[in-house]
Amino acid sequence: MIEFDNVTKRYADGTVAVDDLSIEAPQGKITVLVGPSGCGKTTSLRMVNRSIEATSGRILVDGRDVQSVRAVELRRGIGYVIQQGGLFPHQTVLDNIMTVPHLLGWSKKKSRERAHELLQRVGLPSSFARRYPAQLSGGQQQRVGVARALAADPPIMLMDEPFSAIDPIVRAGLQDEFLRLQEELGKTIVFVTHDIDEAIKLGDYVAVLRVGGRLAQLAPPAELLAQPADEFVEDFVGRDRGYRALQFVRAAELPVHEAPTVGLGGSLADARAVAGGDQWVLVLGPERRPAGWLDVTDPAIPSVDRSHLVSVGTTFTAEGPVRFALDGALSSPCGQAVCVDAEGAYVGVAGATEIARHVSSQGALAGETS
Ligand SMILES: Nc1ncnc2c1ncn2[C@@H]1O[C@H](COP(=O)(O)OP(=O)(O)OP(=O)(O)O)[C@@H](O)[C@H]1O
Repeated sequence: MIEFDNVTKRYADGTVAVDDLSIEAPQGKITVLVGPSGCGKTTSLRMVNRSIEATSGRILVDGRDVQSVRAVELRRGIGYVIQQGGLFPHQTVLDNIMTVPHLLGWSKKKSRERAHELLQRVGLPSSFARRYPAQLSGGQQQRVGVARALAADPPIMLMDEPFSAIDPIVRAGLQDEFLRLQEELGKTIVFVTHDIDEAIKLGDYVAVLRVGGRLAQLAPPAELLAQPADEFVEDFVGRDRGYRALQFVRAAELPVHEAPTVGLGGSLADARAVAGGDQWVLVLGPERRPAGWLDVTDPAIPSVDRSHLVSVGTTFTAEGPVRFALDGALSSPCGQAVCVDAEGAYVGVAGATEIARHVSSQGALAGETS
């Protein structure tokens, strides 16, 4: 666990970057520091490994005041990842990853084996070991940065905007992999970002800071979205916080009902009969997987084949978030979201109104005012 206990940082020119900050980053969890530019996120992070010294207050790592530990020793137990990996440009990927094991006096063989194991862990081929950072994409460099920080298996990781210089699609993939890796490794992580969506996606806890380095709110993401502490946090989490909070509400109890269905390749007459006057029939493909919606009132349609189907959009499962259900209903031509089981087979449908009713009955968005 990392504890900030009334920590203040005043730089030599008088700038107060962090003001009386008290937060805890629990063991094995990801605590995200988020806030606008200049609110003291990086300063806070760097005080943990003493690359910046606090002016007053205490920072405890596993109960030990960081001031009582030699900086070099302290940093051995703390992995540090920065934007674009922060790799040494004139060293190969292998040498970059082996930096800390080398400092710790590990044998060449052991460090090399560890480096290759880590490359695999972060999803890079072993052949990359011989490359130089400039021969890698931004996303790949970032993976090497994570591998390097993990090399000596430190219990703590400090991550400063590690994914921010990367395009949105690669970035989303890296975030997913990072979460998978963390599930396996269970490190105590303090993660800095200025992006509230990243904070909500990655954080077990999110600390929102305001300029001047003051804590505005520390809460799990769902609570932050549902109950922002004040106007600043409310503005910062954004206008669509109600919708985004749906990712934390399970669809488990959402009632689903039967839709008219017909098998792919079935007859149009059957499709019209099951529709019973409705416009849309759900067409099921092999293994009862939803193939699309069919407009049976369209006289131009000759048969029940794939070329005349409208996509069902986002499907949802009972185990997944209700956000997928709502998204499915909104992207469906008939306002019905399709529920599937773990194998992707059709279970039933739910309409936007039912979903909205379910969400409000769960009280999951308590505190929602707009
Ligand atoms: N060495 C320094 N001397 C004086 N002021 C500094 C120094 N380093 C940072 N600051 C100031 O301290 C405040 C906090 O800076 P910090 O880098 O911690 O913010 P941040 O939240 O990480 O910002 P960003 O998101 O833009 O990276 C800013 O006003 C910054 O200008």
